[in-house]
Amino acid sequence: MSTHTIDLLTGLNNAQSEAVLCTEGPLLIVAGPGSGKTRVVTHRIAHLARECHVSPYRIAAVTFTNKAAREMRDRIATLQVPDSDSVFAGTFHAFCARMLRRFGEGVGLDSNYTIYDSDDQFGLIKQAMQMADVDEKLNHPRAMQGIISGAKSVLMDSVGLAKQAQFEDELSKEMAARVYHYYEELLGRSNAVDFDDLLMRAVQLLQENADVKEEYQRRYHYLMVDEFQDTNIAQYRLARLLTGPDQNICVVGDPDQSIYSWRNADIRNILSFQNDYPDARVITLEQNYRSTRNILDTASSLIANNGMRVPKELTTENAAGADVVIHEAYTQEEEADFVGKEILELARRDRIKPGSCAVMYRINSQSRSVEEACLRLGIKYRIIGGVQFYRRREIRDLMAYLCVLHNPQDDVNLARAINTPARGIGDKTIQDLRSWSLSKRLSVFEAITAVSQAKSAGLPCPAPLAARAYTAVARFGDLLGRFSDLKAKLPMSDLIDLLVKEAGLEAHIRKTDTNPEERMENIQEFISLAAEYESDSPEDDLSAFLERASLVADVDNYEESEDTLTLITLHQAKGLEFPVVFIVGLEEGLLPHSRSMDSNAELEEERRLCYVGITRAMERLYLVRAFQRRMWGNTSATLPSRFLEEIPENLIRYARSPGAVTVPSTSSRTGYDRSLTTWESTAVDQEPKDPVYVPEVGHTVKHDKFGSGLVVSCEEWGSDYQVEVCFDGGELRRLLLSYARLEKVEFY
Ligand SMILES: Nc1ncnc2c1ncn2[C@@H]1O[C@H](COP(=O)(O)OP(=O)(O)OP(=O)(O)O)[C@@H](O)[C@H]1O
Ligand SMILES: [Mg+2]
Repeated sequence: MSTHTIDLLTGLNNAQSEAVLCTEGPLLIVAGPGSGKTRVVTHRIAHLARECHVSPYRIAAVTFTNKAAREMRDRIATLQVPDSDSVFAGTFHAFCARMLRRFGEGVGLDSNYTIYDSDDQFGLIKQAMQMADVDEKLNHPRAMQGIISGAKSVLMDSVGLAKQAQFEDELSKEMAARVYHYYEELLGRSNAVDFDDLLMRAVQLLQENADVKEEYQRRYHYLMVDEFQDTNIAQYRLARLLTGPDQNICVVGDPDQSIYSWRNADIRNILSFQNDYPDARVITLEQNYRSTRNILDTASSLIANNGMRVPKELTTENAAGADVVIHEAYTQEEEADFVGKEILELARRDRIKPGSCAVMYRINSQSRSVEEACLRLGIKYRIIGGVQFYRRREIRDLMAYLCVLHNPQDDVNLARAINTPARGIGDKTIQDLRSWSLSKRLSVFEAITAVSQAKSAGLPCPAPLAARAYTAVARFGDLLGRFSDLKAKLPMSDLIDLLVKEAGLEAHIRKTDTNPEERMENIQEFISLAAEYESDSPEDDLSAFLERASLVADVDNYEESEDTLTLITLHQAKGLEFPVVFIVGLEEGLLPHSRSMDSNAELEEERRLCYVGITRAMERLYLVRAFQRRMWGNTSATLPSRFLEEIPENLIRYARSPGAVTVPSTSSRTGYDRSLTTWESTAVDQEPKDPVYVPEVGHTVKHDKFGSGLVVSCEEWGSDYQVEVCFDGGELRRLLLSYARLEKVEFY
């Protein structure tokens, strides 16, 4: 070893080294957050490649999100693994997509298949419901979609689902089984798969083709699965099929961080693993290297409230660090404003750059108010797991054309392209084309081509179309024909550029959009991505580019920068770490989510989700909420999340306003603005209580913050009163009396 080589074991503790050195045979690593599980995986890969002379090409590591996969690749590269790009480090879905691209024919897929996302899927489910004669009013397509996806995640086909439905006497499942049947037919007709199929088909492929299976087992001699607690049955089966006779499979996970049971992940896989590989070595890691003691204690006290878990201790040698900060804003705008200003303050005061900070939330739509605050305050940000770049309307429109050019059988994308922009081809014409194509055993694309050929030959329309529709369809057919030819001749980026103009997409955007510049910028971005892709991998074609676009979120297209704040959902944040973490929206109904309130198991999953968020933080943690929130069109008062109450008082401090948290206070609670919250804290409650003034309708009252206003209603609210005041600025606010400290204004 040269003196410049990093010693792979120096930065590891004993248990971690043991795991790295244990290269042969099955291995299970179960350990809490920040204990170095992912570090062990990357060091193990480096150890195999560098010390055991295993070709990087024979190593695969799968994980859950694209972002985690990318971080893993980066970590491997810094460990001086020769030819580190040959290691497969990616998601299960990417792994399967690649496998099917090569061997899909074994399960009836052409190699140019399309991956449908959940929107495409939804449209197809609706179509399948019609075919199965299942009424949309009685059975929501989303519910059908959920049941079908659930069946696929346990590798069950429509026949299996029908049997199960019969056995359980479940009507909705029975319906879903029928829909499933037609849905598969539609997918097959389009030479397309959905996300669940990627896994299911890959499993099927390996199960049915012994030689493909053996080839993969030989190819990937060492398999590692990070975030194993979130694998579903199909993924676990896949991992087992990939494991060859030497059983070099290493799985790494933490049951306390299992957050995907709604996507049918099954923590029982950890138990199955020990059953399936009775000789597996089990290694636990107990030291947390990521977080300060305060953050870790906060996380531990929270998760201790879960009943269904094996208690485990995590220790750390890190310092206690700053207190965890709780802030309660009045509205979600003020919540976002607090976060933004605090981020600026951290930069100014402590030289912590926005790039070290992340804002995490339960649902995507929460990002909007934070985004707006960032724009207002001039903070650069990027969103992960939100409206992803490739999901934006203009990008999807454009991709629809590319998908069709690539896979002419793709009827879903064809239906999207045909009328974007509008070409006077109505639903009826599309329906007629579809029926005609079915009767002639043609794809819709072929039908359109036949129509346009007839038109150029001056023949009558072969399909039953009205004269105007004939012209419109023929013209569209010409366009497709021309671009099908150009596809082989032009570089991809030029092809796309030309398509945007000639298909009328640009004109369409400029004419119909309220923000055409931004949309055109996105299109430009897409073209430059295509160009970049060409120069990086000239041998890769449109197929690989489209595959990437279907699988990859926007995260991979942005340069990380120390000035860019990360906005991310709690689910997407798994496996990552940031020096500073803000979790917003800690309210009942949001975190825990209202959907989880009826079931203890679901509530515990919400708690694990909150735990995942908290344990992302290295140095500072802010837990933020708004007293009033607009959700689904309504504004209402909120209650603080029960999770806040599960955190011991001695670990936290309340922030009055951005930056104020560092002001040392004699009593930790005095800096807290009581009028803005429903959060009870014992210290404030020790203030002497004045006799309570209960406003009456028509009284004029004064509020510390909002000034004076007219009481328009006052109703009992538990042991409190809810008062609606129309403030002088004209703004109507709903307040809880005990916190609002309203004073009556007397006129003399
Ligand atoms: N022995 C060690 N010495 C110093 N730092 C370490 C050590 N082990 C891990 N770390 C650091 O601790 C942090 C957490 O490690 P890692 O991300 O591997 O944890 P994890 O167990 O995978 O966490 P999670 O469950 O959240 O995915 C990383 O910054 C890592 O570099
Ligand atoms: Mg990890």
